[in-house]
Amino acid sequence: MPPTPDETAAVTATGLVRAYGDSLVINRLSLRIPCGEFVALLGESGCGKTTLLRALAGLDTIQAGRIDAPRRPAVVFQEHRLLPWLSVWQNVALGLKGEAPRAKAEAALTEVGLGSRLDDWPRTLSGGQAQRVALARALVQEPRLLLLDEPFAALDALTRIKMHHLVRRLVAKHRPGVLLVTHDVGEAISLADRILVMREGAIASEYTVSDQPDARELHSVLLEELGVAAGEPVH
Ligand SMILES: Nc1ncnc2c1ncn2[C@@H]1O[C@H](COP(=O)(O)OP(=O)(O)OP(=O)(O)O)[C@@H](O)[C@H]1O
Repeated sequence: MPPTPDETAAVTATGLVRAYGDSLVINRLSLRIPCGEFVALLGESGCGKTTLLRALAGLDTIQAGRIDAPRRPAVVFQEHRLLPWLSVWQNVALGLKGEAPRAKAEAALTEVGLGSRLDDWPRTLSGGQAQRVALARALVQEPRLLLLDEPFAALDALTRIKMHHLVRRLVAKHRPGVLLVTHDVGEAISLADRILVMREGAIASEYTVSDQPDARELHSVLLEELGVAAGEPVH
C-alpha cells in the first residue's frame, strides 16, 4: 500500500500559462501535490515537462496562473550540478542557513551512504555517487516539494535501481511532495503513487498506481498514451 499523502499541499498550481514566442507550451495547467505523495510526470519529448518543472521551481517565469508552494522547492537535475571547487560537504551545505552546517551536511550525506566522503572533491565521485550528493543537497533543505528532472537517466541500470530504492526510502522518511519528470514508464510505475500524462500543455490524464490491478497493463496503456506501440523506445 502506498503511504497516505499528508493533507498539506507541497504545491498547488492553477491555470499556468507559458509560451515561447507563438508556441504555447503550458496551457492553463493545474495540479496539486500533497506532502508525502510521489507523482511522476510523463509526456512526449518537447511537450513541456521541464518547462513546467522549472516554473514550479521558480527558475522560470509564467505568464499567467498561480503557484503556491509553502517553502522553496528543491530540485535534482539529470546532471549533478555540483560545484567543482567545493568539497562534497560544502556543496551540500551551500545555501544552508543557521548553525552547524557541516553537521547537517554530514547527516544528509550519511543518509545517502556517503558519510565517509565529506572532504572529497566532486571529481573523485562516480556518477551515481555524485547524484546521491545532489540528492543530499536537496534534502538537507527540508523541502516540502522535491522536483526531480530525470535524475536517474544518465545512470547505469543497476545504479538506477539502487537510486530508486534510496529515493523511495528517503521520501517515505521525509515526506516531501515529489514531482518526478521521467521518460521511463517502468520507473514511473515503480516509484510513483500517481502518474500524470502531459499533452498539449496540460495534464491530459492521470493514474493512481495502487488503483491499477495489473502493472503490465498500465505499462501498455501509458506507452499508448505516449504515442508508442509497446516495445518501441519512447524517444
Ligand atoms: N528557452 C526556450 N526558448 C524557446 N523555446 C523553448 C525554450 N525552452 C523550451 N522551449 C520549447 O518548449 C517546448 C517544451 O520544452 P521542454 O524542454 O519543456 O519539453 P520536455 O517535455 O521537457 O522535453 P524532453 O522530454 O525532450 O526533455 C519545446 O518545444 C522547446 O523547444
